[in-house]
Amino acid sequence: MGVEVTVEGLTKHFGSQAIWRDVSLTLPAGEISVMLGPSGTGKSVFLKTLVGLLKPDQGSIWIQGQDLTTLRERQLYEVRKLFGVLFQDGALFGSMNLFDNIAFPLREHTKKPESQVRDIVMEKIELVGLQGAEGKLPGEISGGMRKRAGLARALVLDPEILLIDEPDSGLDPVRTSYINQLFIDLNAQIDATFLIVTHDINTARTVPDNIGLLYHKHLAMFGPREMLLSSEEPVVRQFLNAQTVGPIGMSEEKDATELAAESGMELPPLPPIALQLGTSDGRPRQGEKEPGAWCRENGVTPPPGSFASSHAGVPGVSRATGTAPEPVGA
Ligand SMILES: Nc1ncnc2c1ncn2[C@@H]1O[C@H](COP(=O)(O)OP(=O)(O)OP(=O)(O)O)[C@@H](O)[C@H]1O
Repeated sequence: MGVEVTVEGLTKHFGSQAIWRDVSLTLPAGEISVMLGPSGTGKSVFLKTLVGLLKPDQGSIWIQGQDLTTLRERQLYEVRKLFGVLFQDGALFGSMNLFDNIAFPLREHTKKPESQVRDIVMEKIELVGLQGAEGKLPGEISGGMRKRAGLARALVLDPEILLIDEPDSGLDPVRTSYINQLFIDLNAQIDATFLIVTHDINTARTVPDNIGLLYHKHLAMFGPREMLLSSEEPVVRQFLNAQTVGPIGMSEEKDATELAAESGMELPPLPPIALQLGTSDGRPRQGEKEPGAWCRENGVTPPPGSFASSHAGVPGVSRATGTAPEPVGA
């Protein structure tokens, strides 16, 4: 379950402003991928392009043998049914209660009888932990609950691909951890392909199977979580470790003088790679890999202390794994 999405040579401009050029990547079926990047690098534009809301200037988006960028509106409408999208603010209708908000796509896009709509809506409400809140208006609940309601709505048509734009925006760290856990549990349950756009480094370090980084109008890197977390590539290293030393400046790329001033500066060592967040009931996920597997298969020595159980308390450490694997590279 879940479908693969392959992007080839995707380029997008708004007028003369280039957003990104030549983006190529594959979102593996059923896996969770995260897209990172400084503000304004076009992460939201990327999500909207994937779902066909924006047209790229060049390139292809392959899903189930069809290139989305060449489809007519009618065919695109059909392919769009594969997607569920959770927009940044939940995009709920303020005058509708949560039940009606969540039921909206079912009533719009299907001819299901109300009894069936009710069953599906209540099932999704339970899935996101909002039982009892279905009669409330969006303005009467917290930001975290609104995100959950938006997620339930994104799920009612049983998507194969779930696109999630900054789920942590406006949430405190504890609520962010809860919603991250929900994504992991949900991924295990529905096996859809997830793409999450986030600024939250802890989310990026502990939730996904794959990480991508958009920077300076291109895709700097995309690959398995362990590949990016062990990478010495300056942009990737700077971004994933939230450092000021590196090529990324306050508003754009640093210039030659700024970079020269940093030459010889010693960077702190790469932090250990934490265990990936596990499901809360211990059930395995389709995209789950053994901790350290990518590093071993690729002859990469992970930072000392990686995948160690002594990182209990580090957000994202699996609660379900029970016994942690032997630390690698310690
Ligand atoms: N419909 C549009 N028309 C013209 N320009 C747009 C449009 N949508 C986005 N842009 C521009 O594209 C650029 C990228 O915007 P986008 O919202 O995708 O960035 P982002 O990486 O998601 O940023 P943030 O992390 O701050 O949310 C911005 O300069 C934005 O102004």
